[in-house]
Amino acid sequence: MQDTLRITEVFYSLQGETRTAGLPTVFVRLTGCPLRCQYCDSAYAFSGGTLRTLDDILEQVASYRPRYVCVTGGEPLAQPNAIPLLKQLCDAGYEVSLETSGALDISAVDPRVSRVVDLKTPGSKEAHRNRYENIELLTPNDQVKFVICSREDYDWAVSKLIQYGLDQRAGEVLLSPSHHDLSARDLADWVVADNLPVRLQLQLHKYLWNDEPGR
Ligand SMILES: C[S@@+](CC[C@H](N)C(=O)[O-])C[C@H]1O[C@@H](n2cnc3c(N)ncnc32)[C@H](O)[C@@H]1O
Ligand SMILES: Nc1nc2[nH]cc(C(=O)O)c2c(=O)[nH]1
Ligand code: SF4
Ligand SMILES: [Mg+2]
Repeated sequence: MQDTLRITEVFYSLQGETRTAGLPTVFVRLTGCPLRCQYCDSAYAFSGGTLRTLDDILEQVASYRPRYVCVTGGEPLAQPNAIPLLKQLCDAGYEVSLETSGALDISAVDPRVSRVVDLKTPGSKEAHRNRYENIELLTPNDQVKFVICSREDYDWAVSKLIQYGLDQRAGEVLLSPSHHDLSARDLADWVVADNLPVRLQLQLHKYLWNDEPGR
């Protein structure tokens, strides 16, 4: 029996988030997530999907001739075979990123992967799932993200930024407004007023293509 993963979709688009925003990227979206963030824009990946072999996934990725590959979900690390998938994508020469909720151990992820670790805020309703041990493992190749739902979430994120010195550990600290919960302008004004060492990120794909799956 070959190694398999349950996959919702593989598609080629522009990266909408993180430090490679705007760059053509292949997305591999793994099915299933143990969390239920109240704002989740990818709930269609909670169930269903197709069982696919690693070779089959790698072949489809290669067909787009990408430089960047983003593994997302769902929660990718909830499937054990996400670890060999990430390694094999790196071995194939792609620049690989992983979007993860931060609720699961990130230590086995190939160090060539840029791990984008979302610290879940109180407004997500899943903050109790944060695995703070992950913070010790962050390197300048990694990114930390806060999705901000309110001013209270913003203040909470600032306190975690200071408490853990996140800008000294990770290559990027990203603050993103929760789409439909908070205006990007409010968040931008707060970041400027506080002169924070963070990057504001908007979900570019939502401005370009709304919330369509596969974009
Ligand atoms: C759909 S999740 C998949 C990966 C992983 N489960 C996680 O939460 O990081 C990818 C990213 O989209 C963010 N996201 C989901 N819904 C969002 C929304 N409504 N507004 C802004 N970001 C959102 C998540 O917080 C996460 O950083
Ligand atoms: N274009 C585009 N960029 C993205 N970056 C992260 C995504 C995700 O759903 O994790 C995503 C997505 O769904 N689409
Ligand atoms: S962890 Fe990610 S995929 Fe899971 S519910 Fe939260 S945002 Fe959605
Ligand atoms: Mg998305």
